[in-house]
Amino acid sequence: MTKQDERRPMIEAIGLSKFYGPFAAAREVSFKVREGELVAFLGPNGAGKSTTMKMLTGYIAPSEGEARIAGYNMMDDRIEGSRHLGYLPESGPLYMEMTPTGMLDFFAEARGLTGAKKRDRIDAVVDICDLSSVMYKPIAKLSKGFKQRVGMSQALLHDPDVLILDEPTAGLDPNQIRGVRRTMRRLAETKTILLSTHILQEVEAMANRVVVINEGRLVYEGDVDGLRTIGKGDLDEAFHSLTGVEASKPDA
Ligand SMILES: Nc1ncnc2c1ncn2[C@@H]1O[C@H](COP(=O)(O)OP(=O)(O)OP(=O)(O)O)[C@@H](O)[C@H]1O
Repeated sequence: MTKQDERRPMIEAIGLSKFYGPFAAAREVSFKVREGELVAFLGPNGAGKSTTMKMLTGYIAPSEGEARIAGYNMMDDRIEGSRHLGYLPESGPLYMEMTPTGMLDFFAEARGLTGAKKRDRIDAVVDICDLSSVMYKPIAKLSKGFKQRVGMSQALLHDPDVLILDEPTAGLDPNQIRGVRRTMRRLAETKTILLSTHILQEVEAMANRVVVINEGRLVYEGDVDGLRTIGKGDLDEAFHSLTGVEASKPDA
């Protein structure tokens, strides 16, 4: 525990809020992900996971608070921070008419990679994401699982040490989920990862730590065992008691 606390924070949400008019999509959300951790970001639909992740990546500006990646403030030093960051948005920016080969080549050049360095990085992400069998098929024709892995490969091209993955297994069948999880486990060996999900088994299977958000507010941060204790041994129960109707309306 003490040892873990000494590791460098690579993802920091510091009092992050996002208001849309009077509605708070996120309210004073604070947590840290330290070097080498894989943290699951849990919450029901509409809890504010994507909003928080978009603020962490610098994709949207917080109304209040600060997001830091590898120590860089994502509003003031976004370019430096982005060098460390790979982001897989919920509905990834995939170019459906392109093939994975064409898309990776395009993004590698956009990132300033050329020659042998470009080839090496493309080979590396194709290997990590297991894409070799689909490299020449249009992305539109690929299964959802492969589409997710193509999205992931793009986020990995510049070899970032921090990954923010927004529901990478959403809508996949069990076999596809296995494939994406295998990829994430490989990545977790060398990278710091924040992964949003509402699949509780994902938390048990992968995460060192869990952050739970409900109605824009952080309601739990700690290890999986601590979460299970809240549910008297049952993660489903814990999730329900933290995020169910009773959790937000104590008088109901
Ligand atoms: N641009 C926007 N304008 C107004 N409201 C928004 C906007 N973006 C998000 N919201 C609202 O903020 C809340 C949080 O949305 P968000 O997408 O962050 O939730 P989420 O936890 O990622 O949910 P899901 O699991 O369904 O993706 C929702 O009520 C959503 O409708």
